[in-house]
Amino acid sequence: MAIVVENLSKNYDLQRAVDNISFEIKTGEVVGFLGPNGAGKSTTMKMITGYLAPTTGLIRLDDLSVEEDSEKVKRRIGYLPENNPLYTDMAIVDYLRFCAQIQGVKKTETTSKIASMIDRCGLDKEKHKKINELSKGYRQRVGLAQAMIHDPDVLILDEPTTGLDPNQIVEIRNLIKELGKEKTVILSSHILSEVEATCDRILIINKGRIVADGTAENLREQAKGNEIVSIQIAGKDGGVDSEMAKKLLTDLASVQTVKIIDKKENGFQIQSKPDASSKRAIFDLCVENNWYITEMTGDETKLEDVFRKLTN
Ligand SMILES: Nc1ncnc2c1ncn2[C@@H]1O[C@H](COP(=O)(O)OP(=O)(O)OP(=O)(O)O)[C@@H](O)[C@H]1O
Repeated sequence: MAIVVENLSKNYDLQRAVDNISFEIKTGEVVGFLGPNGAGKSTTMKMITGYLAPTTGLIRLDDLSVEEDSEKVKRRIGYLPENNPLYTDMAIVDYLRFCAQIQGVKKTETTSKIASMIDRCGLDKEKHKKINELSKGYRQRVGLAQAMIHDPDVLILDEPTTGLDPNQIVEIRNLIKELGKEKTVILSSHILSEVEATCDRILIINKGRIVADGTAENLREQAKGNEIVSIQIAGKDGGVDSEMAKKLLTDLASVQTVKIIDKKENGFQIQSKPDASSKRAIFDLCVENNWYITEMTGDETKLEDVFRKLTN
């Protein structure tokens, strides 16, 4: 099921939490909303689920309008809200039965649906426990199970791994990836590695606006600046005059700037001109001057840098 969002905004009194955003998500895509605290991720998700009315804008799931066909839309969406609210005094099976009832699952199918969710979400070992006897990771699995009990086409997961330990995070991620094979999934997070590991595509949201949209690779590529190379050199018969080396490096045709980063060890950071690479010219220069390159590293654009640049 595809999702289309057009010119969506949400105001809370005077504050604009979501500011005229538009995007499309194709059937079967796993998309991550990434953004700092207060960016508008949860508000956008609540509007897609129909839980919150937009101030302006339209949301469609295939040919259904979230506003006009809200009952039909709710049957097709599974939602794991932030903080995963659960009835903690209930046993897992009873809670899932209750959720199935609310979601209109046929009585004759409820028992098999619960069994399938318990299996799918790895709850078998714990299924006789009350929710308040479960660890956080298992509670999160119950949250996912309730979101899927009516077999929705779309899953909306608001910060699904918050508060989990690293092992639980990997388990929930794998589960989401499995689910993503057959459903359209939107998940939110403010953790980069999280969306990178789970999602086909990332929407970076900041101050209620979409500031970037693409695969992790696309985003890195878009943010890529000029080539930056760090080197360390040593002279054949002793030291190197670092000021002279800096001048010779700066004179190379492809080089824009050279910084001495370690005078004692002859460390330099060399930035090339746009679209140019200086690695070969640096190598040739060192050979000409009888210098050994003892270290050469390229500085890769990290997704963290992209995120910081776009949301700072
Ligand atoms: N019910 C509300 N009433 C008033 N303001 C709200 C309400 N809910 C959210 N906001 C405000 O709207 C903005 C966006 O909040 P939202 O919860 O959508 O952000 P978020 O990206 O999900 O943040 P987080 O990662 O911290 O959960 C914030 O400034 C928040 O304070």
